[in-house]
Amino acid sequence: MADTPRRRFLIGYALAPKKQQSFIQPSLVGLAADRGIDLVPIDPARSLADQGPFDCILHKLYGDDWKAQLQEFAARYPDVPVVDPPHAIERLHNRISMLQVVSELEIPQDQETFGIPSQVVIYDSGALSNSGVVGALRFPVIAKPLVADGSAKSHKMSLIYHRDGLLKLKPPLVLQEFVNHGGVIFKVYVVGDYVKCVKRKSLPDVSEEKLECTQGSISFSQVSNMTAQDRTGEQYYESMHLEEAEMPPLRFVTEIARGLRRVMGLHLFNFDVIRDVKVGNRYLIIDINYFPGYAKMPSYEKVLTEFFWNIVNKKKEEDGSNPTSNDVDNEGEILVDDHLGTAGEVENVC
Ligand SMILES: Nc1ncnc2c1ncn2[C@@H]1O[C@H](COP(=O)(O)OP(=O)(O)OP(=O)(O)O)[C@@H](O)[C@H]1O
Ligand SMILES: O=P(O)(O)O[C@H]1[C@H](O)[C@@H](O)[C@H](OP(=O)(O)O)[C@@H](OP(=O)(O)O)[C@H]1O
Ligand SMILES: [Mg+2]
Ligand SMILES: [Mg+2]
Repeated sequence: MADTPRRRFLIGYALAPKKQQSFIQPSLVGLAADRGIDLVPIDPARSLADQGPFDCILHKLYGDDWKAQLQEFAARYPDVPVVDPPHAIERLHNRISMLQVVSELEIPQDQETFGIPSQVVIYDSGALSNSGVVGALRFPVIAKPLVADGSAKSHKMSLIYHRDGLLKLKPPLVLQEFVNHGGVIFKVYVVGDYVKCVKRKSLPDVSEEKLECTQGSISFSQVSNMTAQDRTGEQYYESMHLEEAEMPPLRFVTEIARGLRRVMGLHLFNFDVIRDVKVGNRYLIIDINYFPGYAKMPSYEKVLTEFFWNIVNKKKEEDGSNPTSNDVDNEGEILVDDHLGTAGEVENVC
């Protein structure tokens, strides 16, 4: 007797051209197709509700028109998951509301503690010279645009050594205390239940001596995204031994990831964590990004395909309350998956 053909699923994606180029790799499309999932582009210029029918919508587009499209689609197809809902993503477009979620986490802080650096929001230039507003900050500080909407401008930052360096800044922005962290940042990628922590190079520490003798400020953009080529000739990066940096405990990172996921109602994001060199076991969350550059994550095709499969099959997601259903490897990743192994088993994907 001939086998019944396996049902195929259609996931429509709506991504900006650069994102589409980096994320929709033939290796991902091929692997998903092998599991019966076809990834197809959505034309945002046409009515979304008239395209498909889709089993899931995957998107990283903004704007009122697109939101209206998603609303109309959701009204017509209430059972089709939209990854992720615009209102949940929007919380990450403002660097204050983005980090407020950290204070909403209910995670016991025993051996390790976590939080965010001290920060103030500045809406107008007058506040930059107002001691009442900036007086409590310890320098150096990082000035970050308040808006984090994915534009090049929203990534432009400066490291300010002294109060007079604030005066040329253009609000609205967030002034955040720079925390010495040994020049290493941990990026924690979350894909549904899956959590992967990787190390990247960051800004070097600022010593008391350097602070004393440095004037003005330094501008930078997406430091942890710099390639080895960008850094050629820079003594600091050449002398850094990233591989020697100790990873944060994975249980801890995973608990934070799960907590953030629950509070934010998002499936796809990453967050940046630094370890305070003064305290050692204190971790600070400094940034949360929606739908980050997953193609930089090892075996991203496998992880994302598994995620898609779970979504279209409406698999009940792990709530993380049963620690025996998960396990951890030393590379900083957790995979809860009953397709790759038997229930409760763990498989490393790299
Ligand atoms: N409070 C801080 N203390 C020390 N270093 C920091 C702090 N905030 C940011 N940095 C450094 O500046 C970099 C950029 O900051 P942040 O991650 O907030 O910007 P971003 O443009 O949103 O980054 P991404 O490209 O991850 O979206 C960080 O990767 C880290 O190296
Ligand atoms: O430009 P916006 O929409 O903000 O998104 C960026 C994120 O902010 C970054 O965090 C991504 O880089 P990482 O995946 O290295 O964090 C970065 O990854 P990419 O440059 O590989 O796409 C972007 O996703
Ligand atoms: Mg960042
Ligand atoms: Mg960011």
